[in-house]
Amino acid sequence: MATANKNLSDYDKTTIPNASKFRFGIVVSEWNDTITEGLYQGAYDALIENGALPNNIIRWNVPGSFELIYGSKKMQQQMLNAVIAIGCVIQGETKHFDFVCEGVTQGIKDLNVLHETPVIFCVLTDNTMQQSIDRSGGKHGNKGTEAAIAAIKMAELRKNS
Ligand SMILES: Nc1c(NC[C@H](O)[C@H](O)[C@H](O)CO)[nH]c(=O)[nH]c1=O
Ligand SMILES: CC(=O)[C@@H](O)COP(=O)(O)O
Repeated sequence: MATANKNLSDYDKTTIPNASKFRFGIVVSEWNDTITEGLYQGAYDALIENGALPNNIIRWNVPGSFELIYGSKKMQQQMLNAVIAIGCVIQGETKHFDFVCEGVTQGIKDLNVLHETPVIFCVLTDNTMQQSIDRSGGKHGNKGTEAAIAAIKMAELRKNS
């Protein structure tokens, strides 16, 4: 259980570039919104903590994680330095979980191949709601924090490449 051995919110602030010069987009799925709101808050707080300006963070909502693909694609037109795609997919009774998870994973991967603005994968794919609670500000930290740090690092890499 990799996450169990590493708190998702832990990072060395001295190693993070200053984010004041970057513009960020955050696309948030409305499915399991009690979880995705926690992920969003973790991401937003981490961006601000590392120098991002509130006016340089734009948020769009989409119905579900599968729509993160389209929302993140449209964000490519917003002159951003990085995009964070936030969702929470929880196993139900059927195989739908498998198809949503695979679809959003491949779709976001494709956006990173086809476009210039990096899209960070902040999608929980959990067996239970408790696992999602634990990873959105609970005992394992907040994957939104982890995603924000990744977004800052990738924005810096893109600037320097
Ligand atoms: N079951 C979950 C979904 N399902 C909805 C899909 O993401 C999509 O919105 C629908 O198939 C219409 O295209 N979405 C989640 O984000 N989380 C779930 O647990
Ligand atoms: C991930 C899903 O779409 C899933 O939560 C839907 O639940 P079910 O498989 O019981 O229809």
